[in-house]
Amino acid sequence: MTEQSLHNAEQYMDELLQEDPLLIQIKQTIREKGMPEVSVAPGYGRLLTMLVQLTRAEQVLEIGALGGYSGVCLGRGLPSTGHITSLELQADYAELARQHMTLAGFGEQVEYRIGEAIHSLEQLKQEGKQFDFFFIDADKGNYLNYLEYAITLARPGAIIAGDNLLLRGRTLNPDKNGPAVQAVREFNRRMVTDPRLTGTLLPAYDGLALAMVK
Ligand SMILES: C[S@@+](CC[C@H](N)C(=O)[O-])C[C@H]1O[C@@H](n2cnc3c(N)ncnc32)[C@H](O)[C@@H]1O
Repeated sequence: MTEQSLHNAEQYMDELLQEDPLLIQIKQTIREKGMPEVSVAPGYGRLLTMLVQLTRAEQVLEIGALGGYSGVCLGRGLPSTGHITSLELQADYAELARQHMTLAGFGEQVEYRIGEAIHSLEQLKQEGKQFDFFFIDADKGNYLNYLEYAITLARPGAIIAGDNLLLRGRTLNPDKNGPAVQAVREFNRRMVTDPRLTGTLLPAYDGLALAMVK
C-alpha cells in the first residue's frame, strides 16, 4: 500500500469506529491545554478495551497517562473490582487524566504514581505487586527497561502492549539510529523473539507490539 492509501485506510477505520463524546472531549482538552496530541489511536484504544475484557484482567499497569485517553479505554474493559496503576512523569497530566477517569466512572479504580516511571516500577517490584495487563506508552528510550520490569511484574498469561513501535517510520529508516530508535528496534525484536513471551507486531497506525507472558 502507498502512504496515501494507508492514510485513507486509517481514516476509513476512524470514521467507522466513531469515538464517543468523552474520548472526543479528552482529545479536545489536550489540544486546548497545548499538551502533546499523542493519545493512542482510536482503533488501538478499542483493542485495549477488548484485550483487557477478553483476558479478564483485574490489575492493569499503564506507563504514560497523558490526558487519560488510554486510561479510559483500559478502564472500559475492566470489571468493577479491577484496578489501574498509571505511571506519569508530569503531575498536571496525571491530574487531567484523573479528571477524565472520574468522568468515565473509573475514578475509584485508578491510582497515579507521579515521577520517572522507572522509579515507580522499582517501587512496585519492592511492594511485590503483580499485574495481568501492561500498556507501555511513555519515553521510547526506556522501552527495554519497561519491558523487563513488565515481565518481572507479570502474572503468567499477562499481556504486554507497547505503542508507537514504528516511530512514524523512523524504526524502518536505516539512516535513523538515535537512542530511542535503537531501543524501540530492540524492544520490537524482543517482543517477538524472547523465549519468555509469545508476541506479534501490528503495523497499523504507528504500530502496536503485543505479547503474552508464558
Ligand atoms: C504518548 S503519551 C501517553 C498517551 C496515553 N497513553 C494515551 O494514549 O492516552 C506519553 C506520556 O508518557 C509520559 N512520560 C514521558 N516520559 C516519562 C517517564 N520517564 N516516566 C513516566 N512518564 C513519562 C509523558 O509525560 C506523556 O504523558
